[in-house]
Amino acid sequence: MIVTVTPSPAIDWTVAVDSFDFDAVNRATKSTREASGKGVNVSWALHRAGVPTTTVFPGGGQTGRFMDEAFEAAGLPYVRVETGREVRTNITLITPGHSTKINEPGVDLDDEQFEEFAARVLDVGRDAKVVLICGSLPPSMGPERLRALVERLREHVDVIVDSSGEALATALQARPALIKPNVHELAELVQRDIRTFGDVIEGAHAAIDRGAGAVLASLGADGAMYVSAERSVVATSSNIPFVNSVGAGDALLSGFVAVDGDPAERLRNAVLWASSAVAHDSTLFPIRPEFATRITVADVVDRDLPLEESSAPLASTRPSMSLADGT
Ligand SMILES: O=P(O)(O)OC[C@@]1(O)O[C@H](CO)[C@@H](O)[C@@H]1O
Repeated sequence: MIVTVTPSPAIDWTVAVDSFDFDAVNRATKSTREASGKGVNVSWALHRAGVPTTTVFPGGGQTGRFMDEAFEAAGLPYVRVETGREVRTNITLITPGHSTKINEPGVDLDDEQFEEFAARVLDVGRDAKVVLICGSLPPSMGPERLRALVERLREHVDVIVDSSGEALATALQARPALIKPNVHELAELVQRDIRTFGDVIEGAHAAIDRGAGAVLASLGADGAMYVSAERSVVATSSNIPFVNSVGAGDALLSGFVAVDGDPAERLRNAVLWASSAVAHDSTLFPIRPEFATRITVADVVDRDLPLEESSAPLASTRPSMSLADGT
């Protein structure tokens, strides 16, 4: 059982338009509302792939009930800690070639609610295979509370943290088994520029020195890397149609934890799931097995190769990219 924890869940309201003009009426071609948040997205992906999972989150009001109904209809096990406050709504605007987000701040928990939330996480998480704590923190939770939660969980189970800024930096002190930063989050964490594959490896090693067991770095158009003390593997995909990048990092993490074994194979599955997410307009993406042949996995052989500037995720492999034969 894989347990996901989302301290700041969200209703993702995704609106697609064929074109967008400021100061004009833009007509939506599609509009959906989904029970989301980073950990929730991971559980959705695992559940759809038949991997046992439970998702834990705080929330209340009509939006809390909306989330209950979504999980109940899908048969996805969940624990919602009642807060009496509505779950935030995050907006995604999809225009051709772009996805633009506006995220509301996380909805706060009072001390008693936080204690209950932490107790439920420990209760459900202690017998899990792994616990993932994902996304931003509500203001009252604070990095110290995240660190303490990771520390208590770690007595029983491996913990993965997908967060950023001070929350991620502080959580490292509790020695999570894995972190999943993007390039900017990794650069901020280790306080250095990350421009090449070699920089990612060095940044990841700096994070490992500070407490991370390993690093799964999402690299946008350059794919993803897994870096541990012993190994650095990169995976890229090519010819993936770009529709929506929102949730691609969550898909990457889900694909990584969904399988066991060699990190290269786990990374391959991670990029397959992330590519499938990028090719779909919502965070509830179907896995596209036909993309498997478009993925290359290799130990890093060219550390000096610069990362792409493009923010389009997982959509291209440069011919210049120097990879050893896929493993
Ligand atoms: O505000 P956070 O917690 O950092 O991110 C929340 C969020 O943007 O992340 C998911 C995509 O990764 C979305 O479902 C959700 O709206």
